[in-house]
Amino acid sequence: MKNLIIKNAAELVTCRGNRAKKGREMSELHVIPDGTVVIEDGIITAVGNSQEICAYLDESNYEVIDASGKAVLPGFVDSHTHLVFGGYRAEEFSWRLRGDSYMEIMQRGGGIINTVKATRQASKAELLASAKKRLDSMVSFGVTTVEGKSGYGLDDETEIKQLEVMQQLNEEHPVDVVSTFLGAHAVPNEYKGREDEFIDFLIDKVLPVVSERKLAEFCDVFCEQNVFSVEQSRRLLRKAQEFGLGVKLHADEIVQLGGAELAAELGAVSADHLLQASDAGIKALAEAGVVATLLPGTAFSLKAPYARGRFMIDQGCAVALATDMNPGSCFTESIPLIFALAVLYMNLSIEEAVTAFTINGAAAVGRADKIGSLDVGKYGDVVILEFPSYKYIPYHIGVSTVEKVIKRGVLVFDKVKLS
Ligand SMILES: O=C(O)CC1=NCN=C1
Ligand SMILES: [Zn+2]
Repeated sequence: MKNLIIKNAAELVTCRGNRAKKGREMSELHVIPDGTVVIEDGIITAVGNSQEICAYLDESNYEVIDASGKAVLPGFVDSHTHLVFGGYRAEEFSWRLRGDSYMEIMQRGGGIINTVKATRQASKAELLASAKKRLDSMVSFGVTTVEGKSGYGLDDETEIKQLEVMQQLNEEHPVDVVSTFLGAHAVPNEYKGREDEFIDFLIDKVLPVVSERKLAEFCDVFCEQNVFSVEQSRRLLRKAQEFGLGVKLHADEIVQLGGAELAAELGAVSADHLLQASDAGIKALAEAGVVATLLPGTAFSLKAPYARGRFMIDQGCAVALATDMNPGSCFTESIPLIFALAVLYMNLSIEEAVTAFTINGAAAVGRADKIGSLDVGKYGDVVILEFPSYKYIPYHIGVSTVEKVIKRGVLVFDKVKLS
């Protein structure tokens, strides 16, 4: 089904635009009442009022979905996930419930290193199968593009294995996966106390292969106290830029290290987490046009303070939202949960949260020209809700309001058919 008409939408939420929206622009969704979107060969060819569009179209050449009484939006972009991993850390979750902190668990050899052990042991087939199941779940929440990170290998073989699995997902699963190299996710046991040498290893041995084989579009780093310093992060990311990769940072998640300032200095595509970001860092992100990708699910799961989303938008930042889906600090792919947390605890408006999960999420993966809005020329990535307004997404707390998902003009999820 490549030629498709989705017509009579109660609200056609276009999120019109081909770049990140910042500050006040984030509230502008450009909603068309009684709207229709036309998709041909997977690309949007018309968007507008139903009467005007359907007057000239011969519907017999198309599949037709009547979206009467339903809201229609661009497919959601989950721009920060740790999609490919082996093993789980449910035990650690119960340790955190009794009071152990995320960093305490990490420092005693658990955390990311725990997942590294399981991922190094897992076969590519096992990693592929588990990641496909997670992508299927993400689609049911309306996600049509996912950013996935490596970072559970911390050696050349397994980092490459994770990135190869994401390449294979792109070939075998309808969701588009944008790959990020996160070799600097933690210091592996074999380099304990020798962090600078580990950064050297990544620069000399892994980055060249990732770049040569085009295994990733971005390079990311866990810029955090007791993980990688601002200077170590700068050294790695500058080298990644020389290799032609875009850069992202896990910045100011646990302590205010200055990751936001570094992201602005480097012209990163996004700075992520920002729970502890300083006023100066936030202002620097706004001025540099770096997308502030907020992950309230992680704050919720770690019982940590939420990032200052309202302040960031008022300072002129472009804010994106994402799940941070990973086996340790935030094991969820629930878009509605993140939506609800953003509007209830970070004081975003519902309109700003929609922008943050569409066009700004697209900008955070460098694809605001292809996805993230219902504009002519963009991919036909569309979400149809069961309800007449986008306002139901956070209102129906934690429950998916998604009825149908279309990826490049193809129906890839249908709650009605499943019932
Ligand atoms: O704990 C994990 O596996 C993911 C994570 N990286 C940095 N913060 C959370
Ligand atoms: Zn993360």
